[in-house]
Amino acid sequence: MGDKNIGGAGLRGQSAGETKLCTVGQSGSGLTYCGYDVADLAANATFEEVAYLLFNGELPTQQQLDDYKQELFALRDLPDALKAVLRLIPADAHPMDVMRTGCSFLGNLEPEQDFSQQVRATNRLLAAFPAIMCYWYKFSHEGVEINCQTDQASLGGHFLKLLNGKTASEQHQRVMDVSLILYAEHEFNASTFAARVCASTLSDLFSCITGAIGTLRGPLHGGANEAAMDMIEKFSSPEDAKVKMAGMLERKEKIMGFGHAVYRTSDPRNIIIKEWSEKLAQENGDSSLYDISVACEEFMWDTKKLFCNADFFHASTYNYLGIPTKLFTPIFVCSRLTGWAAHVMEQRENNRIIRPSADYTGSEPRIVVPIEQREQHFQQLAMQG
Ligand SMILES: CC(=O)SCCNC(=O)CCNC(=O)[C@H](O)C(C)(C)COP(=O)(O)OP(=O)(O)OC[C@H]1O[C@@H](n2cnc3c(N)ncnc32)[C@H](O)[C@@H]1OP(=O)(O)O
Ligand SMILES: O=C([O-])CC(=O)C(=O)O
Repeated sequence: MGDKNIGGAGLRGQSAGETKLCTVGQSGSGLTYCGYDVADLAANATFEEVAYLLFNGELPTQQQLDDYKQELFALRDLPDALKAVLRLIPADAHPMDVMRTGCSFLGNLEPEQDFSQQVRATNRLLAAFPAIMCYWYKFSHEGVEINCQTDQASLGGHFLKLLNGKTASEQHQRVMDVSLILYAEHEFNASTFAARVCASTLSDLFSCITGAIGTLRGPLHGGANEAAMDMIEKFSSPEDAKVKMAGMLERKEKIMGFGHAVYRTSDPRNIIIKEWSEKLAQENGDSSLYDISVACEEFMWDTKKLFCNADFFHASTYNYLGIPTKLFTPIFVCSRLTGWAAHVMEQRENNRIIRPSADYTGSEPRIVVPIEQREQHFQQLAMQG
């Protein structure tokens, strides 16, 4: 691909505000949260430490982390009224719609009355999202009403136990943790920008997050991890993948999980999640999904110079963890909530309503023709060409 056309469509390359939270692609391909390289955080921190960092600007001490995890632990269960709503949502609903409704409904039950409650409201959503997803999934798909509390200390471990009914291995918990770290924050991506636009009107946190979930849902954004899985499971071998992808490119189809609006040659999250996918493939004893994914990566680079973004190897990774494909994008929500909420708080600190301008491309000024004369008027216009 050549250089990006900055400006114009999609506001690409234009600064739309300031942030202390994140840099994307500043030194070519890097990603930092509050000054820390994401690779450093993925290797040496947990998701709760990263959440704390995004909300407080500093990593926690051990005592601060213990207190924070304790606070989240106490906020995990769902109110009965929310469970009743989740039971009404059919099995064929899109799980992102479930997350959107769960978030919005919780905002009815426990509204953010004023901005002094923003931290509590954020922690409540962070703690409750895994249960919102798994309670609905288990009830609608298996007829099982799960207990929304577990004994797991981490949110990643809590999610895996809610889903599988048993404590996940240390390796699986660590993969979940790393995945949540990688997805946590990404500057002015579409869903975060949607949250900030909503926040700029001085709306409440639940509205900001509900809008962000709807924005993340699309296949050009968070929905790409699910779409990538749907694609790679149709390939029977690395060779088959290359043949079928060539066909897709010929038909001008987008290949989900590839390309990026900001990065030019690689997404720094890919190498990290790819390594975990490989480890899980070895553990699994069947590496075919990983091998197919690697073939896709090679093919796209060789033919289009397009690289895997954060979503592509998340597909095989989550599959190896035994997570149903339809829950892939909701997991992204559980993580990105941290970035969204941190941006909402930052927007509120120095707010001005976000209201850009548009270049007008419509009609010249004209007058309203009375309705009884309009048919004739339109015919005359058509005759004039
Ligand atoms: C966590 C995340 O949200 S990461 C993004 C997840 N989304 C996806 O994986 C969806 C697939 N990818 C895409 O659709 C795009 O790459 C986006 C939406 C991520 C970025 O969009 P843009 O910034 O407009 O892409 P960009 O300007 O780099 O596109 C350049 C060219 O490459 C093509 N291209 C980009 N990505 C792809 C792709 N995945 N498959 C096929 N072609 C692609 C574009 O169609 C464009 O071609 P054109 O000039 O002939 O129209
Ligand atoms: O920044 C973007 O445009 C999309 C992305 O990778 C993310 O939100 O993680």
